[in-house]
Amino acid sequence: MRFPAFNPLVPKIQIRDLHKRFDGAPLNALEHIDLDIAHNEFVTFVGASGCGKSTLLRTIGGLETHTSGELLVDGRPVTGPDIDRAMVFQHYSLYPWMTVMQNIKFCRQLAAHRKDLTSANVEAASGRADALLRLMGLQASANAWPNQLSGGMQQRVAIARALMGRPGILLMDEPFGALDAQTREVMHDLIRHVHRLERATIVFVTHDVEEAIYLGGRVVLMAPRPGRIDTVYDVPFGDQRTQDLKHAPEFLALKREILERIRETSGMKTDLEQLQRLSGLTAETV
Ligand SMILES: Nc1ncnc2c1ncn2[C@@H]1O[C@H](COP(=O)(O)OP(=O)(O)OP(=O)(O)O)[C@@H](O)[C@H]1O
Repeated sequence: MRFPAFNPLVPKIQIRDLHKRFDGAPLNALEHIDLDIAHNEFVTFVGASGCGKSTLLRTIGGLETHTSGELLVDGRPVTGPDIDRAMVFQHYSLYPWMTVMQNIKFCRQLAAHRKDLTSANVEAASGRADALLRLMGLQASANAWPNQLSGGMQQRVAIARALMGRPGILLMDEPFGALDAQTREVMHDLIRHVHRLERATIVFVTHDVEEAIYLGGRVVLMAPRPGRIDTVYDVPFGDQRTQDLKHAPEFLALKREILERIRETSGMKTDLEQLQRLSGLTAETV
């Protein structure tokens, strides 16, 4: 079958009425998921624990199959993992026996072997690896071992490794979840810079609403039991964002709105109200 070449009018990712039920589960992990994600979009996913964020990301990555519905990337059905869809997880999963540079080049070398390794593509891969090292500010650590690096640096290596094959889609599952607050801020600006430079479509799962708004052009809020899309928020803060934005009244208002909705969809609000009733407190007194 022949597939169309790149067409900016066709969304990069198309999800139509997608359902996923794990074997033996009483409820769908994903139900009626409908979403288009454009080329070069940065979309973030938030929602209460268990609402299916990771399952959806893994399904887009081809690591999970769906039960029904349609999932297309570049107009083609997803049937498994592909080098065009790179994943970055919370745990850096670097190879401890390889240096930083070897880690970054490793997957590219595997791919090159599949396509008859030539000196030209080895050279191109080396140039790309050097450029990514610079982009990630890791030049001084090229020959370091992963255990000699901080968590933030290890995650930068993992991102560089994911970018090595020039993926059209970068799928990120709470990639900064294990980092301290200051390192996360640095990573936020770094990943936005990477997005502008590499022009990949980024799908990013997080628990952190502030992170979701700061990074995303859209924030998709999912709800649990069954896992579904509740609300899609357009983030109206343009492309040039600095950390100060996180303190702007409009930013804080959107954050409050999303947090409130997460509480409502997760049942946490009802739990809180019950707790207040039991303890004789009202919303006004706490
Ligand atoms: N391999 C699996 N087998 C069976 N059920 C699973 C499996 N993976 C996930 N689930 C279930 O699917 C639902 C969605 O899980 P998922 O991990 O995608 O949610 P999540 O929103 O990413 O949660 P969290 O924010 O806690 O990581 C949950 O009810 C979970 O228990």
